[in-house]
Order: sequence, then structure tokens, then C-alpha cells
Amino acid sequence: MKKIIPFAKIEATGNDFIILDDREIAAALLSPEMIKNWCDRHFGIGADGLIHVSVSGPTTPRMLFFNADGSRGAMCGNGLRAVALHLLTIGVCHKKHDNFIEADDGLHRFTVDEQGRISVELLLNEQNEKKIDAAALDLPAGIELLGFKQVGVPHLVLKTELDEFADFEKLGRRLRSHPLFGAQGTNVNLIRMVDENTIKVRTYERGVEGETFSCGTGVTACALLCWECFSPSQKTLTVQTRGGILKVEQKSGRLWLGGPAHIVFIGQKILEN
Ligand SMILES: N[C@H](CCC[C@H](N)C(=O)O)C(=O)O
Repeated sequence: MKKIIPFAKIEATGNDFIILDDREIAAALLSPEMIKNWCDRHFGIGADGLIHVSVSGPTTPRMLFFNADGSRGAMCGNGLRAVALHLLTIGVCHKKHDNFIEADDGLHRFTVDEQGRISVELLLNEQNEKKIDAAALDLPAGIELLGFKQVGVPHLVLKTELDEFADFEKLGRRLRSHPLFGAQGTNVNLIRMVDENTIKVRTYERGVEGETFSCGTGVTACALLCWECFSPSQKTLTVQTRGGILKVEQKSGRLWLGGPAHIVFIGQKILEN
């Protein structure tokens, strides 16, 4: 039997997602194989990830995040911003209210400003530190280790002063599965300082197995390490990604990630079974 499933395709600084909600399909019907097919850029809709949101019923909307390869991820910063846009668009949330989204790693606040920029609160895992032996990473010339942070998902952060580093994808692929990070592996970020308030970030994402245009938890991990290592008194950082500008801020002890997000299109997918 064929079933037609409406979906939204949303991009958040070029990190793009298929958004489905429980009015159209139950989360239990999603399989890793189906997610992989739908996210495929040649045979499917094309996306870095797929997110299922529970919007029916009186409880806080809850998101389930899947990478393009069908694997589950506990958090996705840009995905959270995309879900916020979806909830505002379908009228489940209103911009004047206090809004929350529940995810695997906890409850996240979100806000939208007059320009439509969506900010989400990200949560630091209690055990977010991990000492990494830089020598074990065998980094190429011009690249150094800054640290490792868990912002819902694991992020290794490297730093360079090179204007361009052509082999980033190759380096990311190698370090993503380095034995230091165990079976779960890690996402890999490379930063370059532009000035004391601005950094440039590239991210190799596990689960996409390639460099994406932007990664929200990744840029947040980079900002935290920059504050710790270079300017502990600073509270705001502008982050240039391949897909646009993000801002990471610490306000009243909370960590916020903000930037643009847009609906690319609304579509219908035929589910055959
Ligand atoms: N792009 C996402 C991160 C996805 C996490 C995923 N790659 C994993 O670690 O499973 C973000 O904006 O934070």
C-alpha cells in the first residue's frame, strides 16, 4: 500500500534537514534504511539529517535526530533551530511565548528575533571534558589540537593559522574514527581566528561522513574552547561557516546558538510498503 507523507525541507546555515512530524508519520515507522534513502542527494530528497518531531498532544514538542546515514544523534544544534522554525510555521509555538523543545540530551529553550534569526539554548554534558593526547593524533604541519567537548554530541577541535587547508576532509575522515574516541567516534572541527571576536569553523560530521556547510554543536564547542584558551572574559563570538554566520553567546549562565534558518520547500514523499 502507498502512503503519502508531507515533510518540510529546512536549511540552517546550509546544514539541511528533512522535518517530519507525528501528525503525518509515527516515529516507530522510520527505519535507518529509509532515512538513508530519503537523505540521499541523488536518489532521495537530499539532506544532512532527518528529524522527527512529536507535536500532537499537550506535552512539550520532542525531537528525534537522525544523521544522513540513518544513525541516531543525541543532539544537533542547527537541527534544533530548524525544528524551532517548523514549530513556529505550523503554529504549535508562537514567537511571543517561552518556547521549549525536548531532545535526548534535555530541554532546550528557543527564541526568534525580528529578523527571523532563531536562537536555541544548548546544554553541556556533565562529563564534557576529555583529555586528548595530541601526539596520538599525528596532526599534519600547521594544525594543532585545541581540545575536545561534548555538546550533546562529541567534538574534537583543531586550530590552524593557514588561510586554506585543502586536506581537511581527509584529515576529518581519519580522526573521526580514531581509537581515542572509541566506537562512537567524533565530529572534527577546524578553527581559524579571524579577530578576537570572530572565528572561522569547518566541520567534518560523523553520520554524514563528510564536511557539512555548518554544524551548530560544533561551532559551540569551538567557541567554548576559544573562551577557555584565549579570552576567558569574552561572552560572544561570531562564527563564520561555509553556510553563513552563527553567533554563540553566554547569557545568565546559559549557552545560546543563533543564526538564520529557512524553509527550502514543503514536499510529499511516497512511502511504499
Ligand atoms: N549538524 C549538527 C550535528 C549533528 C551531530 C552528528 N553529526 C553526530 O554527532 O551524530 C549540529 O548542527 O549540531
